[in-house]
Amino acid sequence: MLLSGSGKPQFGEGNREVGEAPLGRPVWAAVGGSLMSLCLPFTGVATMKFKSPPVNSLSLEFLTEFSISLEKLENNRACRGVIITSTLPKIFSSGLDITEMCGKSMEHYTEFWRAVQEMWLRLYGSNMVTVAAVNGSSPAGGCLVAMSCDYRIMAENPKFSIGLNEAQLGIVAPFWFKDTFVNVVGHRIAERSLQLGSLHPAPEAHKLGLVDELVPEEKLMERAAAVMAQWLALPDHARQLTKTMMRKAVLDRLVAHREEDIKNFVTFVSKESIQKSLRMYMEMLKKRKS
Ligand SMILES: CCCCCC/C=C\CC(=O)SCCNC(=O)CCNC(=O)[C@H](O)C(C)(C)COP(=O)(O)OP(=O)(O)OC[C@H]1O[C@@H](n2cnc3c(N)ncnc32)[C@H](O)[C@@H]1OP(=O)(O)O
Repeated sequence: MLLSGSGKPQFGEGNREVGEAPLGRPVWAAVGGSLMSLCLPFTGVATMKFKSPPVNSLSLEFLTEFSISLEKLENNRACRGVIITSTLPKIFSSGLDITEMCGKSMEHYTEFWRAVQEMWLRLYGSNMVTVAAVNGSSPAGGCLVAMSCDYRIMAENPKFSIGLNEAQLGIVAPFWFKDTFVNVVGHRIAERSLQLGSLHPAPEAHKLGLVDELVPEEKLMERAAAVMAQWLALPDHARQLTKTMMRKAVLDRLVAHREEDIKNFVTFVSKESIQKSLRMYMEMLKKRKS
């Protein structure tokens, strides 16, 4: 892990911290974390690229690096926005790392779930403008990451899908996944899509409002930068207060029930029936491959 939670920015050879140069002048900076790359040029818009092969699954290590990266950017006055995308072809993120939820101890499940919560609280509650450039499939936790951003642009490839498919795995999306979903697509679409565990191909996701626009894959980053410029044209304080007003109730709900939510997750995931469902799902993924 090359990022650290606090401390002075370093300006040296190799991996550098995102920070400000002496005299407060913003610098171009790159942080070469192992699971995502992060760069902040003079424009004040960072690009975060997931790079955790084979499928950018959200492991404990990934989630920790993600949260620390967000914290770094949030605390950097030079950074006003972040575009989140993936370096992997065809995959934005495969969602939570299922192996983190299989055959582990209660302590591990507790730590893992706290890290999932932390990532979401930071991303959904970010003061920065957050744009997801969804350049591949994005099931479950991957969909949560995209939905937690202010704006989603997806590559228009119908082979790429996005959605909260937890029900297909025999698990239940927690209330704050559901709340985030409802805030994006509305109650009726969320209700149907969640119960069916639907993964929506990009054109359908656009029709449902799960993603805001579709563009050809090669235009994705260019369009994300244009959208970012549009959002950043407004005064930060007005936009930030408005964002807080829109998201606060949902964020506060998790903050108020955080420990209870962890307890629920640990109890649920420790059940033999759930372990069996998760193992079968992993088997199915492997079989589908061969
Ligand atoms: C109160 C309880 C609450 C619980 C709430 C839990 C909330 C959220 C749950 C989740 O986020 S669960 C994760 C859901 N994700 C999925 O269902 C996606 C599953 N994966 C896929 O559909 C495909 O892998 C893909 C992402 C479309 C990519 O397809 P591709 O053909 O490119 O790659 P594969 O061959 O299928 O996979 C490569 C390799 O990665 C392993 N893998 C895939 N996804 C995951 C994952 N989410 N976690 C861990 N490992 C994953 C897959 O098994 C393959 O492994 P190997 O066979 O190469 O060992």
